[in-house]
Amino acid sequence: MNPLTATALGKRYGTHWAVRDCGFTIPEGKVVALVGPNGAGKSTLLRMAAGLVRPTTGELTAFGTPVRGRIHQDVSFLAQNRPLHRDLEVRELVRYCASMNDRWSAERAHEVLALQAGVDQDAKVGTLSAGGLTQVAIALALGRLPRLLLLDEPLADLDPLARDETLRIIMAEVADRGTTVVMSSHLLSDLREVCDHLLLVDEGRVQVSGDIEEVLAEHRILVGPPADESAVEGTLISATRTERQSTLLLREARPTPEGWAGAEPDLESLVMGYLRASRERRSSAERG
Ligand SMILES: Nc1ncnc2c1ncn2[C@@H]1O[C@H](COP(=O)(O)OP(=O)(O)OP(=O)(O)O)[C@@H](O)[C@H]1O
Repeated sequence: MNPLTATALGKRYGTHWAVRDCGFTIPEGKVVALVGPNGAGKSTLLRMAAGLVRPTTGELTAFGTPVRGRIHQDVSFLAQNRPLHRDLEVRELVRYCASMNDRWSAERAHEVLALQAGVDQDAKVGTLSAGGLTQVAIALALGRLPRLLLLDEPLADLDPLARDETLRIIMAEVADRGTTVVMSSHLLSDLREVCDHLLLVDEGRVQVSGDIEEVLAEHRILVGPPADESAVEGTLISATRTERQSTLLLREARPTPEGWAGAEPDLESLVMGYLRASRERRSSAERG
């Protein structure tokens, strides 16, 4: 059973579609990088998957069950604003979560907290730094013993050491428990370390969805002479052109034409290419 499937999914706020006509499937055991420019619809997608926001159109299913206004029992969600009880101590908060939910494991939450060097369990939640809040929220999310973990920008507030700890915790969670993870982030090099599946969204639509290795293999970066692109075949995603050379990101590129150098992109250059294309589309729409 797939942990998450979206069909013709859309969310409109007023006249603005935050997510539109989205279809994708997240296979079990994958670690998914959810990427896209600011305002692309990543948080809205995750919030719909967690049952916090109701879709305007279409449907999401978690483990085959439609998500309708409440989170599936096997799903855990780390919200971007980390909403936690600020007047409790960390230790009390873990006890409180365990008392509210039969399946919740205080032991697992403490295990994760112990792996995070910076977290003082006697501190009041309200006194924690943004990074500390994230670390506690991750421990609580894992205390729920999820089969699907949805993380909205889990790395954004963390210093490099805490980021490394968190990535290790996520990798161990996947290796030891087979948990499926969907994490949004702008930190592409960190995502590359842990993710094996890509969901790239832009203006509310899915642009690319699939196994990262397969997606990269479908694309080519070509570098060549600026004036002559006539020999280049494939779907052009984006281009940067200088007086000296053109650098093109192509999908389904044919063999590299003479005079050009071709290579498979890495995740960073692939995503950057799509983001650049998105920005260009937006500015040409604004210019009319
Ligand atoms: N509650 C809301 N009311 C009105 N508009 C909203 C609301 N939530 C999101 N939006 C709009 O929907 C669009 C998608 O927002 P969303 O937060 O999902 O994007 P995002 O990809 O997570 O962005 P970021 O990377 O900046 O966090 C944006 O244009 C945003 O302004």
